[in-house]
Amino acid sequence: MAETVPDSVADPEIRAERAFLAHARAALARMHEDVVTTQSVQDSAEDADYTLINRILDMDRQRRAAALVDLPDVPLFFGRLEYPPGAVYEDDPSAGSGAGDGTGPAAHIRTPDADRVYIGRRHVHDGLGDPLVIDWRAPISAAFYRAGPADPQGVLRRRRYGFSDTAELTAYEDEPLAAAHPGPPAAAPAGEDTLADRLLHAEIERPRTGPMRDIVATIQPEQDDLVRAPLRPTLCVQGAPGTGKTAVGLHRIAYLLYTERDRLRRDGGVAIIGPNRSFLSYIRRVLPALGEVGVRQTTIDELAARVPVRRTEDPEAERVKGDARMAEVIRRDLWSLPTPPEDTLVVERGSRRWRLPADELAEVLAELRTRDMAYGAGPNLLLHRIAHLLMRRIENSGESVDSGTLSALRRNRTVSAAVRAMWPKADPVRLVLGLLTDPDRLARAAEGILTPEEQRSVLLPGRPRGPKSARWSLADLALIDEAAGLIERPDTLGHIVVDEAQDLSPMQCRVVARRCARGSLTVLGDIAQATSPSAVDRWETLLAHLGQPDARLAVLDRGFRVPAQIIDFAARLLPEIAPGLGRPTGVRQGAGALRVTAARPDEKAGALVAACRDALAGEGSVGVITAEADAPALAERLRAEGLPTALVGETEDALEAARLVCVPATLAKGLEFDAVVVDEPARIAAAEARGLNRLYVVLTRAVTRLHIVHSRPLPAALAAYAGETAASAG
Ligand SMILES: Nc1ncnc2c1ncn2[C@@H]1O[C@H](COP(=O)(O)OP(=O)(O)OP(=O)(O)O)[C@@H](O)[C@H]1O
Repeated sequence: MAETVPDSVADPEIRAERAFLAHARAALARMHEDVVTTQSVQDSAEDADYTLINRILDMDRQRRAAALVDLPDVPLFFGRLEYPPGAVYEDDPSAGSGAGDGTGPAAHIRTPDADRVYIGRRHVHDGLGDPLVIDWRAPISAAFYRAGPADPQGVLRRRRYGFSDTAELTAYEDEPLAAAHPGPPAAAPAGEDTLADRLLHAEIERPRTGPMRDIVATIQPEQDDLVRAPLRPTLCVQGAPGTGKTAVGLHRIAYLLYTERDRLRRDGGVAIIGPNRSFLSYIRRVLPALGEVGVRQTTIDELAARVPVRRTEDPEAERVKGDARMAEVIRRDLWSLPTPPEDTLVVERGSRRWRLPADELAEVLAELRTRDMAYGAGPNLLLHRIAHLLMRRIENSGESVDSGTLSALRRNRTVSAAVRAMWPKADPVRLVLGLLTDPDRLARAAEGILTPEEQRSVLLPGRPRGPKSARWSLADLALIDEAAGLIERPDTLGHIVVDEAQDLSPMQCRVVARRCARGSLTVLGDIAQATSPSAVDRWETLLAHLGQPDARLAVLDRGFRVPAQIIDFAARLLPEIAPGLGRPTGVRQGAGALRVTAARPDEKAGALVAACRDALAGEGSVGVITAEADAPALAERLRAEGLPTALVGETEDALEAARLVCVPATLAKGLEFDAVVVDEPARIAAAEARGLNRLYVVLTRAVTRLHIVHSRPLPAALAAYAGETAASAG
């Protein structure tokens, strides 16, 4: 039966576990010391090769040293599995670092009753190389997350540990899994949580003070299945708010780097793409806490940034510019540049002239155009082909040629000029500028693809004279990236995790796809949270644009972040915003988590300030979320009321700058706060075409309490609920 031990040093079992934890910490410190003090190949070598080798070794050493830093407030292990004796360790138990006397760490993990495997954030071994703590990503650790009485996976017993805030081991609970330990299966008595549940709930409810934390001690079986899914095929996770998609994506990166590090490094590394900088700042500490420091964290806009963004796109233009048809318009425009010559090419060499007729040159050009190659590779190939044809002419005429003839012809100015005229150089920014400022040119490229209205909608405002004076939008970046990708293939990555992927336009999907030519993707998102005008409404469509039609599609629907009462409230919007999606469930109840305050218009500001004060009286972070246009004024108002308030989007570290954070609804995606105050849902819903989707995002950011303050009527689906609640309360 499940057994919980209170926090007590009198308990010999806790004393033994604490002693083992101390051994493991000492061993980790030694491992760190060993890495730091390792000599480079040859310190004083001046030889460039040695310098390079030393530099590479140094970088690797720094990475390994960073991965071995002991974080004082993070427990070194969080669980233990017991297997039958001899199932894990083959050697004689007395031969380990217990020095044969049956004491010490080795004796603790190889007992006469069981082989014990401690599971932690990283691998720790003793001075003899015997493992003390096994990395949570190792194959043997999977059973910690997945084994159960119905499928013990060879495990006799699972132990979970409770720790204090200062990472002191204070409790444990054993869960018998296989028959070797007599007793009924480890189900908690009805209505009672197991330690596993309590640890999970405590972990989720631990007040937030800064960026997101890892969840490695409490990954749930359905999440573990996704974390440990193989690199291929591409994995796509549809998950309701707070089901752990972001957490899964980050832990999956750490897992893939553990299992496929060399391959991923060879293929260009790993990147995670998030919706904006505030979000990246929020998740930035998770991977380093898991020992992974070399992962690129970026946004689509940064990936595609070739010009500064100076304009917000009109929604209709954003929709058209995000549409995959734009790829064909750009392709046509680019490939309209190569032009067959009108005249014979005449090249002088010494006293003689050599001719290539226009039709022969046109044939060469036509043949090259049929090849699957980047546009930018064309001039060189064309130059080579023309030089070759000329050389054959010279040869056939009986003149002697040698190895220098071909290179001389390739350098010949007349030949180069002909190549430039036939295959003009293309610059992605100038190409898109030309296309979006010249209606006739656009009409030629878009004929039969975009309607005349659509063509008008995508033209750039004003009359920019050059790339620098143009006022580019985010949607333009994807067009420029498309052109750039046609001209020269970009560097690719081994694996890309895309979070909040539901918001990608088809053209933005292509930005990702062309950087993942040989690699694979992890695609995370929630169709119900799609707010961009050019978002698609089915994963199958999005995956096709990402070039991953065969991806595995998985669903997460157990909400960990948001109490059930709040999820049920927000889910009332689902039939309207995502009719095909199932309703999520909340794993935590949290009665009284939801409050709705209807205020008179002249009293609303005061009610909002009061709601914020009230929320601040509790522990942890408080987010007050409002329509984007209202955010700066609200932050000012709160500051004027004496409440230190940070404004998300104003500075990158806003989430850590104050306990009370004012969040424009447009930047709330992916974030969470212990308590959330929502200002005027109707204004958030009315601010954009997919305003109800935005509201759904906003309503699902709270971990413990959600307080809605409004003076305008709530959107219909929510008004009914608020009315019911008021009626039942009355
Ligand atoms: N297994 C778990 N153990 C502990 N905490 C968890 C677990 N799974 C999720 N959480 C917590 O729940 C919260 C929500 O997780 P996360 O942000 O990954 O969800 P999400 O699906 O990406 O949400 P959204 O769609 O709203 O962005 C986070 O605080 C996360 O740490």
